[in-house]
Amino acid sequence: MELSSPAKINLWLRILDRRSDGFHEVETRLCKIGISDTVKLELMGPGKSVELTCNIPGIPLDDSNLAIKAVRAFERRLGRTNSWHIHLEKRIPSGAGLGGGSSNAASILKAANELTGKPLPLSELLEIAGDIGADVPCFLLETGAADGAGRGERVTPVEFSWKLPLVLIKPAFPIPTPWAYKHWKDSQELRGVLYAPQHCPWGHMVNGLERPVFEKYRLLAALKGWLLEQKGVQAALMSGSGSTMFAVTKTHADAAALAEAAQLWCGPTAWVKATETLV
Ligand SMILES: C[C@@](CO)(OP(=O)(O)O)[C@H](O)COP(=O)(O)OP(=O)(O)OC[C@H]1O[C@@H](n2ccc(N)nc2=O)[C@H](O)[C@@H]1O
Ligand SMILES: Nc1ncnc2c1ncn2[C@@H]1O[C@H](COP(=O)(O)OP(=O)(O)O)[C@@H](O)[C@H]1O
Repeated sequence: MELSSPAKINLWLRILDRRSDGFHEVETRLCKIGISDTVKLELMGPGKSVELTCNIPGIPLDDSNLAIKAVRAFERRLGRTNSWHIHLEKRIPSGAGLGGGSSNAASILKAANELTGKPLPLSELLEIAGDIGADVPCFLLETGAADGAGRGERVTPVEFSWKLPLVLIKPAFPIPTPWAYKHWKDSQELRGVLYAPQHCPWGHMVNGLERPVFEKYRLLAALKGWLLEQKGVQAALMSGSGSTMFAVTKTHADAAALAEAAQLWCGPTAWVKATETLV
């Protein structure tokens, strides 16, 4: 069974507090976007082996891969095992704040449930997903957008009818999510950088993780300033814990032109794409 596994951006990510369990209480809107991996899951018969292949190097192929974690968690809940083969065709960059691994995990939960005759209802899949990672449950929902509360794992589907033209820019370096949250509380705002909410017709765009991330990765703060000055840009923000910055443009033509200019600004090692939010 083959599934498309889309990336997400966070249109907003408000961090409310640090909790005693080390996680942070958040309010976020996640929007699926038109960049995706392809996830293939095959049921190989009885047994308990999980074999994983991937089209690119650098993605872990052991039990730390979120796709394998998803199969194992699904089988633990079911109380029986099988042998599986997973193939990941990756196009979403890693350590990008685009939720690639989380989306793969959700695709595997859906596919494993289908291939075994749908033993688990959505409510149980959502529980398993939340235990794998805060970003996983939103990818189980059919809607293009979802609001996340708690760690981000308590999701509500959102009918979001804005097909927003976007440009995504990920410099060559990744940012580990735990690092960004760990430095949130003690971080400082840089002078001359816009952190305040950008008021748009679809909501107030803001990201509390820009503060710690921009302090260390000044290039991203400069990139945000540059994006906000470009023609047709309505708003610019970091997605999740970075390192992807995105701009919402007025038209798709603006997005195509901005993507070209951004590639020149960032250099050839940056990953740059024009796309849109999925509805
Ligand atoms: C920042 C966000 C925004 O959507 O996305 P990414 O940038 O990772 O894509 C999410 O909050 C990330 O979700 P996810 O990547 O699933 O994180 P998890 O695996 O649950 O947690 C990884 C680590 O991040 C920290 N963490 C995560 C979520 C949260 N609400 N508070 C935290 O402090 C914890 O240190 C945790 O151990
Ligand atoms: N299926 C997967 N795809 C990509 N990365 C994965 C996967 N499983 C585990 N990882 C690990 O998780 C880290 C974060 O990856 P990813 O979920 O793509 O980024 P982010 O959390 O920034 O959105 C990567 O550095 C990688 O080592």
